[in-house]
Formats: sequence, C-alpha cells, structure tokens
Amino acid sequence: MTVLKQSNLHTSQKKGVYEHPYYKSIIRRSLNYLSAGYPVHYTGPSGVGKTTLAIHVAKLIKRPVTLITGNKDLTNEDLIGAYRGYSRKKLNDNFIKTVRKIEENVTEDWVEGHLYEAVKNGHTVVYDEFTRSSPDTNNLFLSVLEERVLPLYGSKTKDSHLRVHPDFRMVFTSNTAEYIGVYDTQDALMDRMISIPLNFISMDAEIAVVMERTGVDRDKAEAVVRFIRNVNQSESGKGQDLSVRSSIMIADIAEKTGVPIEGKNESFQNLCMDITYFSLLSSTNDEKEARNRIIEQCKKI
Ligand SMILES: Nc1ncnc2c1ncn2[C@@H]1O[C@H](COP(=O)(O)OP(=O)(O)OP(=O)(O)O)[C@@H](O)[C@H]1O
Repeated sequence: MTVLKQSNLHTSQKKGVYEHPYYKSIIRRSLNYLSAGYPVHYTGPSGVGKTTLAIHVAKLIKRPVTLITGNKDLTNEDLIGAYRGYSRKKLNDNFIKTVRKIEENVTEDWVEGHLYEAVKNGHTVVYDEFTRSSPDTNNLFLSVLEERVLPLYGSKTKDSHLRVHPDFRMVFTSNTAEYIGVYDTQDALMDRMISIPLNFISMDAEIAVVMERTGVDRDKAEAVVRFIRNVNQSESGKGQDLSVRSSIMIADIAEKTGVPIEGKNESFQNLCMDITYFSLLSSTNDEKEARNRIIEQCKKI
C-alpha cells in the first residue's frame, strides 16, 4: 500500500490538459457528486489516465490526500491499524539507599492504519485499482460509505468503530473487470459509488497529455498520437491496445535523445518499433507482418 499526503504528491499542475472540455465536464460532475457526499469511481482500460485524474480531483477538494493502492495482500490491519510491538517503561527508585523499588510497565503500541487516519481526520482517499484487493478487505468500505462508520474489527481497541469525519471523501479507480488479477467487484460496493467510464479519451485530449508530459510542440505530439492510434486500429482490436503511455514514451525519448519525429528517419522507426512491437505481435503472431505494419504506419507520419 502506498500512502501519500498532499504535499508529497508530485503531479504537476495539469491545468492546461484539464481545461479541455472532455476533462472539464468530468471534473465538474465529480466535484458535484463528491461535495454531495457520494464517492466517485473512474473505470476504464489501462493507461487511460484514471489515477492521474483521481489525484487531480482529490487535490481540488483542498483536504489532505491519502492514496491507497489496491492489491491482494492488503488487509484490514493495514487499513484500520493494529497493535504492533511493545513499549517498556522501567522505574528504578533508589531514593532511600537501603530500599530498592523497581516498577516495570509494558504496553502494546497502537499503529494507526491509513484508512483509520483518513477517516478520523477527514482526508480525501484515492483508492487506486481497488478491484485488485480481496472482496473481504473491501467489505470494510461498505460501512464507511453507507453508515459513515469504520468498524474496528479484531483490532483489540476498546471502541467498536470510529465515526467518519464529515469532510472524508473517496475517489476509486479500477481497470475494466476482464483484466488479469482483478476480483469481481462486489455489487454492494459498486452500488454505493458513481462510476464514470474513462474509455474514450478524445484525440485532442490525448495530444494535450503528450504535450504536457513531454514538452514537445503540438505538431509532434499529434504525429505520435496519430501513429499510436493507427497501430491500434491495424491490430483490428485483437491485441492489447497501446495507451497514451506509449505516445508519451515515444515523444519523451525522441525529445531527450534528439531523435527527429519523422516517419522516414531510421532512429525514429527503431524507437517506434521498440515501443509498439510486442503489442502488435500479440495480435498478428507473425514477426515479419508486425514489423512491416509498424514501419508502414511510421512512414505515414
Ligand atoms: N491529464 C494528464 N496530464 C498529464 N499526464 C497524464 C494525464 N493523464 C494521464 N497522464 C499520463 O498518462 C499515463 C497514464 O496515466 P494513469 O497512470 O493515470 O492511467 P491509468 O488509467 O490509471 O493507468 P493504469 O490503469 O495502468 O494504472 C501516465 O504516465 C500519466 O502521467
């Protein structure tokens, strides 16, 4: 589990990108739902920008942000907290020379879990890829979202639950359910959040993301994004679609290593090949055909 506080979140100000109408509408709706007390859930394929958007929206709420990353080993103990280790206090009272008094006190140390801390202090929690955690662990969120209490199961504390701070908010993200390593989401949890699909990022928004992340100008960003989209289309939907991450990698490496973004340039062709080859191969199963298709799409730039 990763937990970041507001001051540690190194996402740059993505104002430019999020000024785009595609994002503006999603952000406005999300903030409305969150201010009304409803959790928001961004779902979509890998690399579509769910985590970045979730963190951006969470930061706009102007409360400390806690980032929890879902995984199969995440436990209630990680979320709630637990007694871990002991503190030992020893008092050696030798005030009267002939009398020696020793007092020993051993107490268990309570370590707050990250959800406990967020619930207590009214943080905004981004629960990234929550479907990767086991449904048993995610059950904890049912009462947090519905009854506004965090049950302190098996934590040996004297309290049975902790009341949720009125400013506490949650933003969830998940990959679409067919992804490997993902559990079927419990209907009950899905029922308590507003799910916004992030499947169809517009070409303009994607170009803006590449410009933002790499600093290349619009023409270059557009050329790279168009190339990746064409490669995806030539896969006829059979392979794993390349995401904006591939566009960012190509533009970023080209910029940093002085490779011109020109389809006929051999170094650029090699770069495109290295970044897209395996995705294309998974759909064609033919090495030569995969290479030819990449070069063909490259030359169209
Ligand atoms: N608005 C944005 N501005 C700048 N960069 C962005 C933006 N949206 C996405 N990116 C970049 O695109 C890449 C993919 O984004 P992100 O990790 O948020 O996607 P994701 O949908 O959460 O992916 P995954 O499901 O694989 O975790 C990252 O490198 C991220 O920095």
